[in-house]
Amino acid sequence: MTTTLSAQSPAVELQHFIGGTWFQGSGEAFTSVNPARPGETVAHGLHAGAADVDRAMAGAVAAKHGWARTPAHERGAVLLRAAAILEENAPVWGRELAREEGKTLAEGQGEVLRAAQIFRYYGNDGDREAGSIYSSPRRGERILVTRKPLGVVGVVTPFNFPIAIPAWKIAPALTYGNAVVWKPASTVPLLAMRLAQALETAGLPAGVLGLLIGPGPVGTALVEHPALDGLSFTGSTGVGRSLAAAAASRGVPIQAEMGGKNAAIVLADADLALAAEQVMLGAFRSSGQKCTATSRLIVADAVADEFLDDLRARAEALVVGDPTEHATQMGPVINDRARASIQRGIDGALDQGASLLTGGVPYADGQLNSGYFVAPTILELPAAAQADVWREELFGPVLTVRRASSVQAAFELANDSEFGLSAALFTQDLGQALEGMDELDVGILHVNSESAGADPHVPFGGAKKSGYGPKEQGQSAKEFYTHTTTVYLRGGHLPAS
Ligand SMILES: NC(=O)C1=CN([C@@H]2O[C@H](COP(=O)(O)OP(=O)(O)OC[C@H]3O[C@@H](n4cnc5c(N)ncnc54)[C@H](OP(=O)(O)O)[C@@H]3O)[C@@H](O)[C@H]2O)C=CC1
Ligand SMILES: O=C(O)CCC(=O)C(=O)O
Repeated sequence: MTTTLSAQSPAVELQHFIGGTWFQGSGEAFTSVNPARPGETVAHGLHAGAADVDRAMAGAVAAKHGWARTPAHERGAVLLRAAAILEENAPVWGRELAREEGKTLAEGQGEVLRAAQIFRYYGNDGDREAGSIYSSPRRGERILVTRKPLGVVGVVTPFNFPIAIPAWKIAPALTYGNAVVWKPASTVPLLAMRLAQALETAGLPAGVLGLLIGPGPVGTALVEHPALDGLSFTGSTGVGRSLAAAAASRGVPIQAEMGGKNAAIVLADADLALAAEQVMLGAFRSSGQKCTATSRLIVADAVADEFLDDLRARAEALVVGDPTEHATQMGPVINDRARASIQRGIDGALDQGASLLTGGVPYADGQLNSGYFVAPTILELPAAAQADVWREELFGPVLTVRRASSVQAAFELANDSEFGLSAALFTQDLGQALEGMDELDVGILHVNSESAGADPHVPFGGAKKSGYGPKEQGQSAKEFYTHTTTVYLRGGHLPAS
């Protein structure tokens, strides 16, 4: 299917997908707006209510057995068709994403294509291995370890990747035979509807995917539902921990990907131009609203002045503006609440001894003031300063710098966080790269590339308090979305001695 977007882009009416049919919600009226032009409504509808949660769960329960028994190859074929639909619609849906979330057109269209790539990867996984076989200590017996889906899985997703994060939860859940009930972030519902439309058009049987658009309590109702067999969450630490507690109290398996305070470490021998380019992308792409974004920079004393001059010049050259315009390199943050909390974080850092290298001041007039824009900001902390901005995630385009007198001191500063999602290490010395692999306590380490970015075939998730439960993607997704049955298999006759 292909949808088109007129120049006027009228607001889209949102519906919920329950039992294979589109419904208006039974909850309150709501709109999603363009964060670059908050007066512009992108989509509108009625939130899901408690009765809708029950209906979506009932639809998923009714569908789960049939889907689980559908051959993996057929399940995969649905995902592959959905991937093709996403590819076909990437220009239009990517633009809608940019309007609703605020990332640039290139990033929005890239994200829809990334979702397609994820659906392709998992679509083909149906044809890969489906278990393992072991020898037995007993004659005439083999031991098989087979995999079965969990059943009905809840998926709760954040605003910052409206289609890629849902894709990397929903695609593996479906390919391994689960039914899914999904609550996306209520700020970006349009792209959620697009993904559900792609799966419907691809031929997903009724009930196998439920989509419920609504605020936090819809997610709470989902996790508290007695029919839920598993939950995959990405979002803030506070919400993730409360959902993990609720799931654990009922014995429901959960994976939760939460906060990050990711460091880039630039050692004295690094290619400084490469490092400056990558740190700039890591800190400011998607307006810093990635859990893997670079929000801390540790730079070797010996090269700090030269490096920071270059980085500041690059930050100041970024074109900030309407994300749907081709020239724009950085758009707004998601809403006014986020803008205000980021500004509070910057002001607090200045009160606690940080100096401002660039940005940091609200835009005074024009569209950048009326939209939810925050200037690319770089703060530097003196050696002894204790500042909240070093520890707390602002989830915006703010980079905090410290200088390090040695490689060991740089690694210690990088590990000085309760989070451990990702890091970026810049060096041309293989020995120091290997040392960094051992020393840096993170789930994802990029050597000589920015701290964000992830491929679907390898584990994604954090160390320390960034994540809870099994990681996502790659083999880890299969581990989470299935359980094993160990089969002691003998023929029905006495074994030959
Ligand atoms: N580690 C990772 O992979 C990632 C982590 N994040 C983290 O997420 C945060 C930003 O994303 P954001 O969307 O604001 O995160 P939130 O935690 O606010 O929201 C995530 C999802 O949870 C829902 N939700 C909110 N409150 C509840 C509740 N009480 N019960 C059940 N569900 C609830 C939200 O709904 P609604 O939108 O309607 O409020 C949304 O769908 C950042 O702190 C960032 O670190 C973000 C992306 C990736
Ligand atoms: O680094 C990436 O591309 C993915 C980041 C992510 O999952 C997130 O920010 O939510």
